Parts: sequence; C-alpha cells; structure tokens
Amino acid sequence: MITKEQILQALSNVEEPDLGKDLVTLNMVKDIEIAGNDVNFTVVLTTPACPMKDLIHNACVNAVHHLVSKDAVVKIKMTANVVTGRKDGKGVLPKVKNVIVVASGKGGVGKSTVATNLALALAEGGASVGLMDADIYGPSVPIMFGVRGERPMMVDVDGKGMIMPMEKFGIKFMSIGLLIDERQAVVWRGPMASSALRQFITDVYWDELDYLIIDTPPGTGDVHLTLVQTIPVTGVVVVTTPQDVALSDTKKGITMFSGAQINVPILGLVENMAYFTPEELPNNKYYIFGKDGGRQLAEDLEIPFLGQIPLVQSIREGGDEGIPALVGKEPATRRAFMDIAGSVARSVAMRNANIAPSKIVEIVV
Ligand SMILES: Nc1ncnc2c1ncn2[C@@H]1O[C@H](COP(=O)(O)OP(=O)(O)OP(=O)(O)O)[C@@H](O)[C@H]1O
Repeated sequence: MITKEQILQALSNVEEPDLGKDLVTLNMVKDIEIAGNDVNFTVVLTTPACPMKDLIHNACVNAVHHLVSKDAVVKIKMTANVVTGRKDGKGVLPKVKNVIVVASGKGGVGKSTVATNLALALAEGGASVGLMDADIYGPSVPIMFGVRGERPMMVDVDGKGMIMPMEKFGIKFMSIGLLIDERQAVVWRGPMASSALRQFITDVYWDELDYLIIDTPPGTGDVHLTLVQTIPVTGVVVVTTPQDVALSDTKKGITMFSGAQINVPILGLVENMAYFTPEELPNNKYYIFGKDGGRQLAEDLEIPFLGQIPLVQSIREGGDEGIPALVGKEPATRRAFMDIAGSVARSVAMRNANIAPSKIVEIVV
C-alpha cells in the first residue's frame, strides 16, 4: 500500500530549481490523498506565471514512479501563492504583495508598452495584478487602454473617499493622467511632482494584489525617488533598446537604483525593439538598432536578462488603439510578453526567497 510518508519522501528529492531547495522543505506539497494506486496532491508554486511549472510537474511524477511505485496514477494540482516581498502588511498599500517599478534610462524605448503587457501577461497566468501609471510627464496608459478623458469612480473606504482603479482585460489600472491636467504637470518639478505622486499613491484603493506594476517617467528623477521613499519597492524592471545611446543611459539608471543610498534590487532588463520582423517574412530578423545590446549589458552588469521583444508594427498600432499586444491576435508577440512575465515572476520569487524584505528607502543627506 502506498503511504503519505513514501510520497513525501519521494518528493523531497524534487528541487525547486530557482530556490535551490526541495519541495517538501519549502512546504510546497499539500493535500496528499491516496486511494489504492491513485495518488493526488497539490503543489503550491511561488507564482502562477512560474516558467518551471511543467518541469516541476514532470519531476514529481517521475519521483513517485521511480521511488514509490511505477503503477501509481499520479494527479497533481499545480496552484500558486505569490510570496510577498514585504515584511508586514502595514504602511502604504498594505495588501499589495509585490511592487514592481518599470523604468528606463531614455524616453521612447517602450517602457509603458512593456509595463502594460507585463501586467496583462502576469494576470493571464492567474495572478491578481494592478498597473499604476505614475508617468506624470507623459502618461500613456489612458491611450493604451482606450480610456482617455474618462473619470474614475470614488469609493468610501473606512470613512475616507478613495479613487477606485479602473478594470479592463483582467487587471486593475489607474493613471495619474486621468486625475491631473497633463499640460499643467509638464512644468512640475521637485516638491510639486512629489506631493502629487504621493497623493496619487495613497488615494487610490488598490486592495489586495499579487503584483502592482508601476510605469514611471523616463530617466531617474523626483518621481523615482518619491516612489522608493513612499512604497516598499520589491524591485525594478529596466527597459532598453539595443543601441549604444540607450544603453549608456540605461546603465546610469541602473546605477542609481542599485547604488548604496537607494539599494532597490534590479529584477532584470528587457530589451525592446530587439529586431524587426516584417509580417510578410516572419523568419527574417533585421537588427536595426544593433544586435543583443541589452543582453550584453545585462551580462556586464550581472543582472538577470528578462528577454527580447521584437519591433512589430502591430505593437504600435495596438498601443494607439487601446488594444495592448497581449490581448491582440499576434501569437509571436504574445509569446514574447508571456515569456518576459515568466522571467519577472521568477526573479521576484528568487528575490523574496534570498534577500531581506523590501522597505521604504530613507535617504540620508
Ligand atoms: N516592440 C515594439 N514594436 C513596435 N512599436 C513599439 C514597440 N515598443 C513600443 N512601441 C511604440 O513606441 C512608442 C513608444 O513606446 P512607449 O510609450 O511604450 O515608450 P516609453 O518608453 O514609455 O515612452 P515615454 O518616454 O514617453 O514614457 C509607442 O508608440 C509604442 O506603441
């Protein structure tokens, strides 16, 4: 007769590759049920977007077959409980488990495009996701979601009037562009930009989220400093294009976040517009802005490389028409964003397993 102990013993040989420990030690195996040769159990992953899902599933089946019984009929429910990057559920945005800032050294490299599609791809994997557009100087989320000019609703939360995020394509989102006059914001610097942003962060009711993705203005400035000083940021995803001028600005941005004073982990780098593929020649790749510049920079700086997005006409068209690539029809583009979301989720899980919880940055001058 197969026993629970045998199953646990077998699964203690299956390693979670990123976390470097076995599933039993990590407490990822739940609800083992055995009836004759039928073996059912649940594996709780650290993120629904886990790129190792199939690999771990197959390793569990093999372990039971090899170490317990080759006749076992193994059924595994693969679920996920996103691990939080925070120490406690207190302070600003208390119910948000992971805050991911999307940044770039230079403007126009596709930061908003990546932030939006990353949020949608994480949600498609099964996570609860919010997208906060904090790009005070050029908010693009209202256009990308086709809600320009709309006004959000208010809700009463414990006697306080708060702004409800909008919902579309399975995620919650809110843009500072829906609350302020863009023409006015262009001239904001320093304290004005910071106080508007702080209010934007605290006045929107995000409730419970696995991931909150924050789109920021290009470069590194007041907005980024205010963000890390207001919310405990889990990590930063940096977007670049492959050409030298973008790469040198990207390097500066990364140095700011990872420097001793701020010290927010870099989750990795996305290379956008990595190559151009015309629709009529899907197997051709033209390296218009140079080849593998982002990948090389990630290697040089020893940060994770999260993947490449091709330059595709439909990404631009979809962005302008309020239909982001992830909800569009092109499978290769969708795949590219899904892969990047898997890499980001993995980087977050590894960050949360290996380094101290995120905290608000206090800058001593
Ligand atoms: N991979 C891509 N293929 C084709 N077009 C793209 C791609 N990535 C972004 N774009 C387009 O490039 C333009 C700039 O992109 P986006 O607004 O995402 O950049 P950004 O870095 O956020 O810009 P900003 O500096 O204004 O904040 C948009 O029109 C967008 O649709």
